[in-house]
Amino acid sequence: MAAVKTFEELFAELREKAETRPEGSSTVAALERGVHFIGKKVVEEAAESWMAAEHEGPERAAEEISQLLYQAQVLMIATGLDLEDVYRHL
Ligand SMILES: N=c1c2ncn([C@@H]3O[C@H](COP(=O)(O)OP(=O)(O)OP(=O)(O)O)[C@@H](O)[C@H]3O)c2ncn1[C@@H]1O[C@H](COP(=O)(O)O)[C@@H](O)[C@H]1O
Repeated sequence: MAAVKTFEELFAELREKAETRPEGSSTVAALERGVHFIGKKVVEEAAESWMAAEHEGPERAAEEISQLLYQAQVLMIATGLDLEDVYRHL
């Protein structure tokens, strides 16, 4: 099975992008647009996850949920939150 990226690994990668600001990073572009833009992406991916789960099957749902998790992480970084700040509420 191909190597998979975990939630924690993705967060570490995104935080590094936020610090180093490499050219061509879609994460950096989203951070530059700000919380309002990122918040809308979270809502969009949440809706697409719901629709995929209800109408398009598990494979498509997995794809959309992965994007929802990504956008949630970008929102956390834009808000200055660490994983522990969120985990504390689980
Ligand atoms: N997992 C993701 C990821 N998921 C979604 N996205 C971005 O989120 C945006 C989604 O916006 P859109 O809604 O326009 O996407 P879409 O094409 O309409 O897709 P659908 O939702 O309609 O299926 C796109 O710009 C995607 O590139 C992601 N961008 C980056 N990552 C990972 O984040 C890491 C850093 O990426 P960069 O910052 O681009 O270097 C890498 O590991 C990437 O694989």
